[in-house]
Amino acid sequence: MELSSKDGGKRQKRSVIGRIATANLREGERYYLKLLLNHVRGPFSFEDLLMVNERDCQTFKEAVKERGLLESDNSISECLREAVLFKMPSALRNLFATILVHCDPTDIRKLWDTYCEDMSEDFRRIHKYLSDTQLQCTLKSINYFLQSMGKSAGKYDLPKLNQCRDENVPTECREIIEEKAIQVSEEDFNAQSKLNPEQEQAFKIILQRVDFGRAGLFFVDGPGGTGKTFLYRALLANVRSRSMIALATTTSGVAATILPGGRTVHSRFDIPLETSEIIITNMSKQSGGAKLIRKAKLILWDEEPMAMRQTIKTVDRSFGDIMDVDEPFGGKIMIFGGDFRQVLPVVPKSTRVETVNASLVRSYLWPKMEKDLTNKKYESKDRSSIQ
Ligand SMILES: Nc1ncnc2c1ncn2[C@@H]1O[C@H](COP(=O)(O)OP(=O)(O)OP(=O)(O)O)[C@@H](O)[C@H]1O
Repeated sequence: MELSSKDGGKRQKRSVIGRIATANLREGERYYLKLLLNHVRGPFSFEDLLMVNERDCQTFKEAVKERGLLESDNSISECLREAVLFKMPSALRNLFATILVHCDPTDIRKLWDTYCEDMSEDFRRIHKYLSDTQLQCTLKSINYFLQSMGKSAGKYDLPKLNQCRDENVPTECREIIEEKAIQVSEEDFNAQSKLNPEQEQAFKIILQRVDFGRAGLFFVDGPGGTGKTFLYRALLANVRSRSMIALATTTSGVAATILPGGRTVHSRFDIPLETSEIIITNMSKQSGGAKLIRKAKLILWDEEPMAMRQTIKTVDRSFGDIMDVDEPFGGKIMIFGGDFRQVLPVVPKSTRVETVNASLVRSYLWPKMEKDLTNKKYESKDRSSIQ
């Protein structure tokens, strides 16, 4: 059928130029070719595109540069130049790392050469006459920021990073430093001595696993107001006060504010919003988040019944990958908690059965969880029963 135009006449047939496929900057020459095609009018051949100001460029990237089309690098440079005026060198290095990861600058070495001096100002003061140490400290510090974003300096066109031992450069990633900096309040620390018999029993069983370094999957169940949060706080305080890492996560943001150092699972484990059978979290094995998980002695997930079964599976699969251990959650000690009587996962327009099917109780992980902690026997460190 021939469509007619608004004035009722027949539509004129014209030659149509097809849509140009998109190209990402990481695709290299293909991206620059696309950039040229978008800007150069009426080229007859690839050679036409490579010819700029009567100069025969060897690559499309060179031609793009020659035509001054690399606007983004100019704006990145502008951004760093502005930041130099008011940012401390460490913040500048953080910004530089963020730009490398998220802005895909084309000429990284040029950016480095331009701002290296500003980024190393603090190290130049500390290591006055040791130019190589200044350079290595700056690179190491940038690498530290890159690592927390799952990248490393070796992947970029930067000077080679050698071993550099300097107390002014953090050796651990940001996530671990932040977690270790969480203060244990006196109230939480004293909660250990106020636990009721059920809480105390669960407390001992979980800590026993921590001390033995054995895997554990626990579910702390109980109606609202029965003291689950009280138990979590005591556990977190105990582990953290012994300079170990205990992660506090929850399904909802509100619950995360109740726990010291609490974060939502989506934020802490970088869980994609759409989870499916094949998806794992967005945490790479080299990221700071993955390092934190490897170091964590105990991971708490409160309000778990609100989470979708698929989300839990995604985290399970991701932990297995990060830990390289073929056990649930990579063999970590996981404490899930919540109350199925309160809120279940939100499944739009679902029936009661569908909602239950989307929850943890229908997961392959549910039977593997230790639930009735109060009826268990607690073993002392020499593994003899004390109850
Ligand atoms: N062993 C205890 N000693 C003193 N107070 C306690 C103890 N256990 C719980 N509480 C207090 O009881 C109240 C309810 O406890 P908590 O908030 O831990 O319950 P919850 O099971 O987490 O509730 P919800 O499921 O609604 O979050 C709190 O004020 C808490 O301080």
